[in-house]
Amino acid sequence: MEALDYHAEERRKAEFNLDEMKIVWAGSRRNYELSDRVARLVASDPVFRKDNRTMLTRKDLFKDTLRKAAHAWKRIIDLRLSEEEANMLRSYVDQPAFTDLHWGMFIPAIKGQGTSEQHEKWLPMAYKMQIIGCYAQTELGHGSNVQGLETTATFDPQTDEFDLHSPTLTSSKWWPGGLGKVSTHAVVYARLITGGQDHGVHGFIVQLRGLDDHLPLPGITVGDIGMKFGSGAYNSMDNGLLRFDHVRIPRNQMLMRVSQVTREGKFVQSDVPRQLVYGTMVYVRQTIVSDASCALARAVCIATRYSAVRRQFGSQNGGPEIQVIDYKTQQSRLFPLLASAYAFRFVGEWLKWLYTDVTQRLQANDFSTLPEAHACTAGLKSMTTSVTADAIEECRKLCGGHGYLSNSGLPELFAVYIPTCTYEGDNVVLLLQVARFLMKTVSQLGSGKKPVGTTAYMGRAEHLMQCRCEVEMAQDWLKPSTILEAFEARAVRMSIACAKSLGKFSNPEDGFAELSPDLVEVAIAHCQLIVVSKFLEKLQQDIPGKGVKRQLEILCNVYALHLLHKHLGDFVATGCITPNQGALANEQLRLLYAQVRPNAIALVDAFNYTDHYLGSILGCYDGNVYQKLYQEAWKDPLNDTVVPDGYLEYLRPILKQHIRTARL
Ligand SMILES: CCCCCCCC/C=C\CCCCCCCCCC(=O)SCCNC(=O)CCNC(=O)[C@H](O)C(C)(C)COP(=O)(O)OP(=O)(O)OC[C@H]1O[C@@H](n2cnc3c(N)ncnc32)[C@H](O)[C@@H]1OP(=O)(O)O
Ligand SMILES: Cc1cc2nc3c(=O)[nH]c(=O)nc-3n(C[C@H](O)[C@H](O)[C@H](O)COP(=O)(O)OP(=O)(O)OC[C@H]3O[C@@H](n4cnc5c(N)ncnc54)[C@H](O)[C@@H]3O)c2cc1C
Repeated sequence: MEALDYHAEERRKAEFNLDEMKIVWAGSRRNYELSDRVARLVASDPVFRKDNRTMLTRKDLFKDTLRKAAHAWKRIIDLRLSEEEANMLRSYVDQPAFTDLHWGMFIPAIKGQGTSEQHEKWLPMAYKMQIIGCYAQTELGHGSNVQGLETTATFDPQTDEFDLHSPTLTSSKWWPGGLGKVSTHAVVYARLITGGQDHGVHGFIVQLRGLDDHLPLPGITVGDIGMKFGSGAYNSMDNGLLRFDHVRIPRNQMLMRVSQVTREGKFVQSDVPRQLVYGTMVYVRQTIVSDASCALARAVCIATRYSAVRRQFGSQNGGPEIQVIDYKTQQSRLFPLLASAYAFRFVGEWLKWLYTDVTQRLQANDFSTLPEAHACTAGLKSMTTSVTADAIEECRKLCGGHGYLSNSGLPELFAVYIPTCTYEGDNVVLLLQVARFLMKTVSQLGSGKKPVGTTAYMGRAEHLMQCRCEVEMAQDWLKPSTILEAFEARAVRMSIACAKSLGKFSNPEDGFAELSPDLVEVAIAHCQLIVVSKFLEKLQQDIPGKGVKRQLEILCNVYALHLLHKHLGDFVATGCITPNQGALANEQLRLLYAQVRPNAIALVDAFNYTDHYLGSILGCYDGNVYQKLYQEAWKDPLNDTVVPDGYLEYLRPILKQHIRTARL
């Protein structure tokens, strides 16, 4: 007998070819097939079960994480999975683990900052997981201010070694994932000192634990920093603390691509910019942008499917009540998030290209695009994670009371996701980096140096400062060039206004500090322009499949116009559009929501998430929400007994006392 599909009618309404949309979402047919195969592999494996995760104690959760990581590694070896497939497998296992840092930061740090000899020595062991590493940068006293780190690595020419030391309490390493209980090694960031001179922060490969007994090596204090936000969630990760008491490592364990220390203790700075020490962060920020689209898509998939099942009010003549997805307020909250998921997917694809391009250039000693790559990764990491974190919470509210149940999947997704706004660079700190880059670009406008890449639009500042939006009717807002020009004009006008205000300060740094809230807004406007423009560029491509391109055009317009509506103050205050044109944009937005509506379920089906990965009763594919919620309630350990533990000690005496009091 065929299983019931509560969304069948919704799926029939779709006006586009779902299979082709799945390929667009995955990036290519090959990606789609790989990802689909790996997702099913994980979903069908009982070791990767995760429905009881939030019930586990921290210790049990951690052991479960070790078990899953070991099993994942076995599957990767047995099935001879490629690196790409292995990464997919770990992400579908969907439980933060030390392996994220080993593969995501330790290995990239050695690859990016190590010499070829260091690659030869360390990478084979790391690839085989004969050593497990983490990324130990942040300290108790400093995270954002990397130049403020206090751990020292003092070169001793007598022994040809570095002496690693934690001179103060605040110099204790604090937060690195995988450090607390697992890592045998770390890339440690410390101040390099030679001949009494401080050369700033550099990376060092340091062994922390014995490879036979897993005990900390002499001079090393290491442990977990404790429980974090939420149940389950990021508590599967052993974020750690680490102190060094004059720990000795050989000289060749300093990562020496950027600078070297010779046998005699001479510090040599190569032609490579010192910012390359920050290269791993650029890499990870780029991956975080793609991950944002996955997390956002996941929350939106849950909220959309549930909104189509849930009915409230409006029954006529005893007929069914209205599906909550048909309420305009629900649509105006949900559909922009759906559009944002697609927008972030495409900007993530583009950012991956940008990162690959900058990496190839760096290999050829061309460092010219590094500042732009830094600004783009920092800004887009900040913008996409902030939006996604807020969106997950919005999706929880869109699911009403049931969204608050753990088995909706949304509370844990929120808890596991929100630290992305902080790790890999606090989002405000990163936006200020973008603002610095923009102010520098504006200051060079008169110099004849032509802005390129994502700031190329500033080269047309003269036109953008005085252009007038030509929208007269709501449908005029559907013209890509009209949307693009409005976003460009807003970004350039906000940048130039801020630059002018900065010019009024005698000390530019004082001005920057004073105007930093405005500068953050400027950076956001610039990042939103990047996302809008990359979505529009995507639509220039040949996109096959009945109705697929049309749906993407609708989503792109929803994305752009909802931003315009949300930031109307900026657009009107800078004179880019009139209040009436703002009202027309809103009118058009409502029409677009009506076009999204029949396609909403198919648009989230295109994410191709398995029920295992979604981990949500409200978002399950078949929409059989009520029956599953009811069954699941009985599985809660509180329902193991009819009368709860503690009744005799605590409840009964109160109840009896009440009876006695009543009798008095
Ligand atoms: C339901 C369950 C679901 C489960 C789901 C599970 C899924 C899990 C899957 C995966 C998990 C993800 C795995 C990843 C986990 C990541 C863990 C996080 C790791 C970390 O957090 S590591 C630590 C990161 N730390 C930071 O990011 C620190 C932030 N600070 C900085 O980056 C810098 O210090 C700074 C940017 C703030 C700069 O400070 P400043 O002092 O001004 O800088 P200077 O050193 O003086 O340099 C200024 C100069 O350099 C330019 N610059 C700065 N950074 C860079 C760079 N990265 N690249 C290039 N250039 C850079 C800067 O613009 C200045 O240039 P200028 O002089 O103006 O031209
Ligand atoms: C779950 C998790 C995992 C992590 N994993 C790792 C890891 O594997 N390895 C590692 O090395 N680190 C790791 N970290 C640390 C992380 O990178 C830092 O916490 C992060 O970079 C933020 O730095 P901070 O904690 O010093 O924040 P702070 O800089 O102290 O931020 C506090 C507040 O001050 C504001 N602020 C700071 N500076 C400025 C400024 N210049 N202008 C305006 N406002 C400012 C911030 O916006 C924020 O509101 C992890 C953190 C978390 C939460």
